[in-house]
Amino acid sequence: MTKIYDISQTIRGGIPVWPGDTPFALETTWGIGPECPVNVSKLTLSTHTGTHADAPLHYTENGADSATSSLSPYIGAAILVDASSSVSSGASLTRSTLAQLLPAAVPERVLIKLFDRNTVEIWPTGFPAIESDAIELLAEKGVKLIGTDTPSLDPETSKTMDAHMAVARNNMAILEGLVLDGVTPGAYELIALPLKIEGADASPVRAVLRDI
Ligand SMILES: N[C@@H](CC(=O)c1ccccc1NC=O)C(=O)O
Ligand SMILES: [Zn+2]
Ligand SMILES: [Zn+2]
Repeated sequence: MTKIYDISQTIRGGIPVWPGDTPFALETTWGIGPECPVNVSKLTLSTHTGTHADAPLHYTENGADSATSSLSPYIGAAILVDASSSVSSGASLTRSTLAQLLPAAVPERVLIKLFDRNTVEIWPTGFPAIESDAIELLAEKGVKLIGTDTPSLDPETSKTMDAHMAVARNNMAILEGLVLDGVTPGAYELIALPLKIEGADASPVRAVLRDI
């Protein structure tokens, strides 16, 4: 059997969310008892909870939603690049630093590790980001999906969303909030499908890597 690396956060009560966004909750609607044969619960969550895929609708006014965006970026050959020792907290990954970390042949999906360790228990205020020129470099190399372990490609305080705009210009897809600790950098198969939710600007995903 091919080994599966789970690179997803566990969605759970108390999972850190974007400051001010909806906290996650799982509540029981019906519980097994004399009158009821099943457990059924209800979810309350932000579309950007944990490990998730931004849909174009998140950063463009009439962009595609999670239900209608193409699935092909989310399955296939990927590379995991460790940039964690090249970018400090509060700084951004530059085009020239990324260029040094990329192999000669780059697959269509690139996952970038920016954290030494993804401390998923606490919100990572001041998390590192990715410069829009670095996104352009990936687009020039034919990359269709960019993934990161941070909550956003852009700094938390960004009002211009430059990296997201570069993604939009180049019709790329985005995964955020990955857990890349303990996975050896290199080539893998990525599978991380967004849910088919009409009107959603993002969706949690179960993201996995498989050895190829
Ligand atoms: N830029 C982040 C998310 C984001 O901007 C956000 C997510 C949830 C609630 C508010 C957000 N931004 C508010 O300015 C992202 O791309 O996931
Ligand atoms: Zn997001
Ligand atoms: Zn985003």
